[in-house]
Amino acid sequence: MQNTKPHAALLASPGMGHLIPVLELCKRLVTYHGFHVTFFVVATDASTTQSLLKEPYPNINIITLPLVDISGLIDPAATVVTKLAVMMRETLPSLRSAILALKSPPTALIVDLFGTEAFAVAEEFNMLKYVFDTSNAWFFAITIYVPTIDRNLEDRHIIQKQPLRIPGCKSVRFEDTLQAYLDRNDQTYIEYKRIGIEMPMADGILMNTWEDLEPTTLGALRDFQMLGRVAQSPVYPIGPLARPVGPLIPRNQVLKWLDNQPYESVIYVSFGSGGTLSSEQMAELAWGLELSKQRFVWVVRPSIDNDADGAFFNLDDGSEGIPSFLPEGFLDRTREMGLAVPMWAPQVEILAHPSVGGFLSHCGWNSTLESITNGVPLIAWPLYAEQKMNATILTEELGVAVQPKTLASERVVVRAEIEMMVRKIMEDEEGFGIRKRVNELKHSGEKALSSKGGSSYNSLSQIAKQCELSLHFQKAKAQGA
Ligand SMILES: O=c1ccn([C@@H]2O[C@H](COP(=O)(O)OP(=O)(O)O[C@H]3O[C@H](CO)[C@@H](O)[C@H](O)[C@H]3O)[C@@H](O)[C@H]2O)c(=O)[nH]1
Repeated sequence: MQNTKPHAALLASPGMGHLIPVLELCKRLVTYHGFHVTFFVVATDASTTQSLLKEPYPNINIITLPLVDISGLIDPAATVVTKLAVMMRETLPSLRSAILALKSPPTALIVDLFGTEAFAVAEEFNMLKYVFDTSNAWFFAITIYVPTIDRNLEDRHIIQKQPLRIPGCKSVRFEDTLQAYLDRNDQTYIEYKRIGIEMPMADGILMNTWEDLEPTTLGALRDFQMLGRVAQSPVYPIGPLARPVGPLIPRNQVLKWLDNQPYESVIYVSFGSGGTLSSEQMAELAWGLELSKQRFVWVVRPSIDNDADGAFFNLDDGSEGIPSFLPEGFLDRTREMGLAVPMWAPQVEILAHPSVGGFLSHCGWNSTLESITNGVPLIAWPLYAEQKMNATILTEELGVAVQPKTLASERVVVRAEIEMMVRKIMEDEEGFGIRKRVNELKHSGEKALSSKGGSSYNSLSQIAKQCELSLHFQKAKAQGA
């Protein structure tokens, strides 16, 4: 059969924060740009990943690469970044074999930031190679810039704690900087700087942002007098790619509860796929929610300093399941006001529910986009990775979030401040302004994705054009040979 459609192979690193946006990109390539798509995922035993991949995705060929044992290659205390980097490196031989085994050779390989070493595989098979930054442009800017600066400049930022000036972009305060830079003796630092060097080697850099969200940073990345000399490759903002509401039949009990709550009256509290708090912080958060007298849905995880088995409570268990770090009687007193959900909740469906009016979030970029695309204002509670930078974008640039005076990662945020922030976004005059801005952004994101000339739609169309040209070129070469 003559292959007329371009064929893209996408590779996602483990973790819902990467898997979800790469899967959304697969869907858009198939639905709007006529691609044939193969989606490579690295096997994990995480139930969230398994249930995500169990859903039917028409015209996406999902191939699971075998789980690699990296236990002999890393320190048991290695960071998530190091683990992911090593895991993706060790996966390369099976990726190569899997590509070789495909009936039609892919035209392009698209990887997330942990997959840049797979560019060598793409080159071997004459494929175009792209990197998809599943976060924003400012995060990409610091990631590619730091490996190019000299030791003195780096010292000023990391040791003397001065802001890092990035040509043409907003400076990054030391307090907000990427965790990966903080310990030069850690493998994370080395892996992260390598990634920053490899990303610009792509034929194009896709980002989960859009022109109107980050015009200054995107401008700097295209300007050869500014950061363009480091980025080198064209940048393609293709977002906001956020998971849409799924069918969820039968309707989940959280959603049923939300059905009975007033419009925009509930604050949703969640810290992404892996975030947890200390037990002291967890107790303050519980008090803050209770004192605010606002309705809530809280996804509760074990605290980081309390790893006792069963440190979760289940609504069905009543008081039996109350973990020690929650204030005594909290569940009873808030029974009418809130739901505490153990471990995992259907986040997109919750954020899209009309009863939800606020989101206390760790500011992972997917959570951020899911909030914006549903018009929900945020309380920014960054924990790790690039989340402090995301929180700064949300509060200082976009004005769609409030955050504690001192970062939650620096000290315990006390109940009075939590109460005040929750009230602010849920019922106060300032909160109405924030809600208005987040709704404006929601519309701006919809416009960017529109197939009637939206900027993100056009960006992805350009990638499609490049792939089509490459396909024609390869065919012509094969026929001439
Ligand atoms: O109970 C839950 C918790 C999470 N999610 C989903 O899981 C994803 C989580 O992604 P994200 O909000 O980005 O958080 P992380 O999993 O922490 O994401 C990692 O990857 C992101 C994208 O690169 C980075 O921005 C983060 O800092 C990094 O920690 C989102 O789609 C959520 O909707 C649920 O559905 N239910």
